[in-house]
Amino acid sequence: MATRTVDIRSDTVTKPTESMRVAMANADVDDDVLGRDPSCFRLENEVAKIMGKEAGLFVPSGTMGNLISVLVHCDIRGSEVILGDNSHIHIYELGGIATIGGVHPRTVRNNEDGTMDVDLIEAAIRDPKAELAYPTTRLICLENSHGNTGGRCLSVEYIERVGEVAKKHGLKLHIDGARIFNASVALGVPTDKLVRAADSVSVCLSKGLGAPVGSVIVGSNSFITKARRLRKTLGGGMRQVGVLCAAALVALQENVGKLESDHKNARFFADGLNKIKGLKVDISSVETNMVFIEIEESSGTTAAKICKDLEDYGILLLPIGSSRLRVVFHHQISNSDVKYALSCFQQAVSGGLNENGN
Ligand SMILES: Cc1ncc(COP(=O)(O)O)c(C=O)c1O
Ligand SMILES: C[C@@H](O)[C@H](N)C(=O)O
Repeated sequence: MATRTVDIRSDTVTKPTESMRVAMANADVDDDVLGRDPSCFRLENEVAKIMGKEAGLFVPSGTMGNLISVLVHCDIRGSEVILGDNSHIHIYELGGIATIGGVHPRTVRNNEDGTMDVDLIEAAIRDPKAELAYPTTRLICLENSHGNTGGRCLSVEYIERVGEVAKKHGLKLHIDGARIFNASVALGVPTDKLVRAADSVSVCLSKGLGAPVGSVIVGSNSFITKARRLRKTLGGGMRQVGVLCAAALVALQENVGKLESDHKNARFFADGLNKIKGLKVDISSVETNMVFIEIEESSGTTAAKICKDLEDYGILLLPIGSSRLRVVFHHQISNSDVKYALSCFQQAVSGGLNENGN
C-alpha cells in the first residue's frame, strides 16, 4: 500500500489551498444574475486587464469558455471555424460547437509544436464568392500552450501572423488559453502582448494556477455582453458565484509565480526519465509543465502496465496510447515528489534503484 500520493495526471487535480479556502469562506457575494457578484466582477476585471481586453466573463469550465466564444463569433447559421486537428476544442469538448452551436469545424493539421502552417490556415478559408457549396468561415482558433503536443508554446510572432490572416479575410481569432499563463512564463512574454491579436481568449484559472473551479473569457465589451447572454442560455448564469471567484483571485495572486518551478520540475523529470532504459522523452518538446513519455519496445512493457504498477507506489498518471504516457506538473508537486516519481518509474520499468536512485 503506497505511503504517499504523487498525482501527476493533470494540472486540473490541485486541491484548494488554505488561503483559497479562507477566501471562499469570507467571499463578498451577491446574485450575479440579478446584478453583479462583487468578487466575480473583480475577478473578471482583473483577468481582462491582465489580458489587455475590455471585459471578462466568469464561466465554470474551459470547455464552456471555448464553446461560448466560438458560438458568439459564429452566430450566423452555416458558419465554419478553422481549428487544429489535435486541438482540445476539436478532440475533448464532445463536438459541442457542432452539436450545440451548429458550427462546422474545418481542421488543419497541428504541427508537433502546436502550430498550424499559416499558409494551410489561409488555404482553408472558404471563398465567400464560391458557388452555393461551402459553409462561411468566420473564426480561427489557436491553443496556447498546446496540450496535445505536450504543452508547446505558440510564439507571439506566430499568433500575430495568424491574426493578420484573420484580419485580411475579415475573420475573428480565438485563443484557447487554458494554459496561457504557462506559455507567457515559458516565453517571457506578458500575457497581454501574447494575446494582443486575439478577439477573445478563454483563460483557465483551474489548471496550473490551481483554482478549484473556473475560467474567464475575455474580449471586447460587445463580445462579453453577447457571451453573458449565451452563458445564461446554456444554464451558466450563477448566483453567489463569488465563493468560487474568491479562490480564483487567490490563485491569480499567489500561483502565477510558481509556474516556472513547475516547468523546472518537468525538465528535471524529463532528464531523469532519459536515464531509464526503455523510456524516451524528446527534451526539446518540454517547454512548460507537461512531459510526454515514449515507451520503447525494448522495455517489454506498456503504458497501461506502467500506470498500474506506478499506482501501487502512489504515482498517478495517464496513458495517452499503448506506448505513450503523459505527466503534468503543478504547484502541489514538490521536487522531492519528482525524485520519488523518478525512482518509482525506474522500479516499474526496469526494477532496481531505491528512493535515492541507487
Ligand atoms: C487546452 C485545454 N483547453 C480547454 C480545456 C477544458 O477545460 P475544462 O476541463 O475546465 O473544461 C482543457 C482541459 O481541461 C485543456 O487542456
Ligand atoms: C484531458 C484534458 O481534457 C484536460 N484538459 C487535461 O489536460 O488534463
